[in-house]
Amino acid sequence: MSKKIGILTGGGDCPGLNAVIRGVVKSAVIRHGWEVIGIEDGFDGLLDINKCRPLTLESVRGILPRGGTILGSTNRGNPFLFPMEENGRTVHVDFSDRAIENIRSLGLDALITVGGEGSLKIALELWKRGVPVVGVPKTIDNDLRETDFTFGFNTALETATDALDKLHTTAESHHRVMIMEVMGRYAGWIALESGIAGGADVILIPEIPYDIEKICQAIRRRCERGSRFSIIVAGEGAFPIGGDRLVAKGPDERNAIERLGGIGQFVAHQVEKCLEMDARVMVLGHLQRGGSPSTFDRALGTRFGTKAVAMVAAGQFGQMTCLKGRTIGTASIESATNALNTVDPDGEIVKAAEDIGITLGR
Ligand SMILES: Nc1ncnc2c1ncn2[C@@H]1O[C@H](COP(=O)(O)OP(=O)(O)OP(=O)(O)O)[C@@H](O)[C@H]1O
Ligand SMILES: O=P(O)(O)OC[C@H]1O[C@](O)(CO)[C@@H](O)[C@@H]1O
Ligand SMILES: [Mg+2]
Repeated sequence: MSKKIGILTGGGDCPGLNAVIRGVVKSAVIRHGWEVIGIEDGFDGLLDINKCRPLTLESVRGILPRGGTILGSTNRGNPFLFPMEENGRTVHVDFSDRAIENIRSLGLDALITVGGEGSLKIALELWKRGVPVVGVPKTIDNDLRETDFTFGFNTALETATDALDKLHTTAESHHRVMIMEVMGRYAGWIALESGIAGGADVILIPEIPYDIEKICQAIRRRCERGSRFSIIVAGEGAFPIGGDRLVAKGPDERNAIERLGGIGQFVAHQVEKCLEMDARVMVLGHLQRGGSPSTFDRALGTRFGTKAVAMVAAGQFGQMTCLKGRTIGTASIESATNALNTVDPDGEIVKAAEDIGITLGR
């Protein structure tokens, strides 16, 4: 039976989103002869029927190597808590009925939601209200459960590792401590894995509060051995023992969640205070969300896209695609999003880092 499926991309963008969209459209059209409707700007597009357009084979031609998402995204839109201006202030209104009405009036048989834990939680709420939802786990943070990897993470790692290689030469020339601040609000995956791959000397992650003394000792030991420079990678959510995450901008009416930032500068200041060395900071920022997806993310995104379509065909709703080992499978959205996938401070990857002398500040 012919079907019409909707697809939206929600949350922060990442490389590989277009690979998923292309995978969905190509398999829906080629394998099943179905129609696909692209919904613009995440869940916001569900509130405005003019933001929904057919996606054809022509629409997805050439998008595989492109970063970002041809559908647009937002990490603010939530139809259950939609921000509206009322008498000069922002109020949050539940527009989920309108979203569900639009899904029905578009004649959608399923809604594929590509997003991180925030977007997938919204998808889950819609599913509980009767919308046939299939999820695809996306995020550079790799903080979703029930999948070994989210797509986007691998490309972010490549970018961060490349940046570390470049920082090494200037750190060495100037005998400096170079600190690179990377993303990952509550999970230190990017810091940990790029730090290992890029030869960092110190890695700071939100899961392990750090002791500045331990960091300074490690840098001193390196100097004594003749390495008069050090490289520190700090996840944006890292914080000292007894301290708190550094907030660049607190929550406001437009952003429910605070913007993190500043840990790099904070550590630089602490290091300069306890060592006779110059420290410099590089905030990698949104560079790690951009660029062409890696081979891994192109393949994973494509496989997730085709699996999502297969799940629609099989009626597996309230579920998302996942990668376990080398195999693509399905997992419950509820269990993937009810807690974050964070780094195990006693796990194998942290141990590998410490075994080769990397300091995690403990
Ligand atoms: N626990 C939650 N329950 C319901 N909605 C949430 C929750 N957390 C976030 N949201 C909403 O989901 C939307 C997207 O969330 P968020 O910005 O975290 O993106 P995401 O999909 O998780 O992707 P990423 O974190 O990788 O950017 C935002 O509108 C946010 O308000
Ligand atoms: O693009 P924004 O709104 O600054 O969001 C940044 C956040 O989004 C992410 O890139 C993805 O969740 C986080 O790592 C980061 O904290
Ligand atoms: Mg999120």
